[in-house]
Amino acid sequence: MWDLSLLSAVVVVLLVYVLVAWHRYQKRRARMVRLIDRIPGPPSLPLIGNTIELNVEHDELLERLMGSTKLWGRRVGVNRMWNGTKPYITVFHPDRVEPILSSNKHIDKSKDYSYLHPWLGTGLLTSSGSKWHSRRKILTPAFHFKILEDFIDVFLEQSSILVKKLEREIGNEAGFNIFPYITHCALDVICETAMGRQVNAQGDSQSEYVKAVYEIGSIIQNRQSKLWLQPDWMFRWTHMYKTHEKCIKILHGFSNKVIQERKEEFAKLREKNKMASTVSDEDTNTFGRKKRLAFLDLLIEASRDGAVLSNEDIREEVDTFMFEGHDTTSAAISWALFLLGGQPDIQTKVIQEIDGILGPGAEQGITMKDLNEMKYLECCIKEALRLYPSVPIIARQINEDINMAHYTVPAGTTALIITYMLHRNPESFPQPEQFNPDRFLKENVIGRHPYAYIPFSAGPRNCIGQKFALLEEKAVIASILRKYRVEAVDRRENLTLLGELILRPKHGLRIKIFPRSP
Ligand code: HEM
Repeated sequence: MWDLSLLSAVVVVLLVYVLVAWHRYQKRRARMVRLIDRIPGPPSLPLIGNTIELNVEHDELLERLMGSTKLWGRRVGVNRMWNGTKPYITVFHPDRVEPILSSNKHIDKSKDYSYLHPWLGTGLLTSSGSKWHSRRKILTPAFHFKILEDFIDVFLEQSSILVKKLEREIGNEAGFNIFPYITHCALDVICETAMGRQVNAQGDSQSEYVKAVYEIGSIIQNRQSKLWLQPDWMFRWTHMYKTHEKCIKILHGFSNKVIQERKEEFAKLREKNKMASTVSDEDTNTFGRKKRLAFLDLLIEASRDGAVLSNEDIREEVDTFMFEGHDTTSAAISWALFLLGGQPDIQTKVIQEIDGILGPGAEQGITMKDLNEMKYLECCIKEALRLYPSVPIIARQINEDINMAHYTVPAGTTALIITYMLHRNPESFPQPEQFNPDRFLKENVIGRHPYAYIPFSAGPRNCIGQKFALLEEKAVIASILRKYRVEAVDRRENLTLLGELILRPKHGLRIKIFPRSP
């Protein structure tokens, strides 16, 4: 009898608890829906929201997002839509971007990044909270200019292989797609700087590792844009899953092997007292060539034999650099060359600058100081990143209500910052479609909104590799333009853009090259 009344009491308490929780959830949800629906946006259907409009192929997604944005939220610079029952805002005005990116509260990545987790774990790009804070602190010194200086040789070695490979395209009247050439070069650069290993993508693009990097990138992009591939249990039923798992095995296998080998080398060297525990003794000859410290070595040092970072932690970060550090730079270099190829007058100015610094026809190497002096080339690179930002959309989770224009964006919303549109705001960049590097001359930057131009994102979660990227871009472009003039074959207005993780032209970027007369 007593047991029965106790049971009823427990059931009643549980029921009350569930009802209260449900009521609270409904109240919160109703508030969220009310607030989101006040923001301008296309009409949406119950439960599925705007899913049908958004569920399109890669080559349409960016156009769709921008089309809807132009139609509905142009004036205020913020637009809403429903992806199923999940609220999204798109943001494309500097005043609206600032409260999101400048804040320490909204530093978590959106769910869309979770498809990267099987490969990258929760490394710097994908982690959140205290893990992100501590990793950022550990990794920041790895991008010190002294360390970057050591990488210049890698940039130049790989660039000279590229320049040699391009010889075969001299006289190719139809033009050729520059993208794969640059991508392989950037992959070799990042592999050597991140892991201290050569994958020789420029020599053998069929290598298992190189193929796995491309295959997994394409699968991740498919998952991001196709609703039915998103739940893990559904993805497991697809043919892609098998390929995905195979790629993960290859990629992790390679990183694990390199980490293990590198740790053993470290231990041996330490034993022999040939290597101090600081980064200053890097002249040791470990691989039969002058040894440079890779990011991996710095991570191994920072790991304190596993006390601070485990092998898996190290792998997360090395894989993150591999992912984030090659596609972004290769897109940026390819777009810059293509744009220079479309404006011979601007290209001539760049060549004059390069020749002025290095001496015309001179064969001597390029130093960090030379690269730092290439100011006009830097303006061209920045302008190319404005028109074609390698990362066209940055996604963030809004963790606390934000007031934006006359609206409140409730916590729980996903914000998509459309860099591609932000960079075309005529208030910040008059005649936005024009490729005009002078916009980035010192005197012309004064007074520009600090969030009007953000190819590397901005605020606490900006790109840790931006200085590395700029140096690499300069080294590769300067090496090419020392030998060749480039001419664009494709026309900008005919290109189809894929707004994926990285902004790519669907059918590549065709250029022609001509040897420069000595
Ligand atoms: C032109 C080249 C590059 C561009 C345009 C670029 C752009 C960006 C952007 C927009 C973000 C923010 C992403 C987001 O919030 O979703 C980011 C983050 C990041 N980038 Fe880059 N990146 C470039 C090159 C590199 C390189 C060369 C490396 C490494 C060697 C690198 C490593 C990272 C990492 C680790 C993060 C995450 C930082 C954090 O969350 O604390 N990036 N990058």
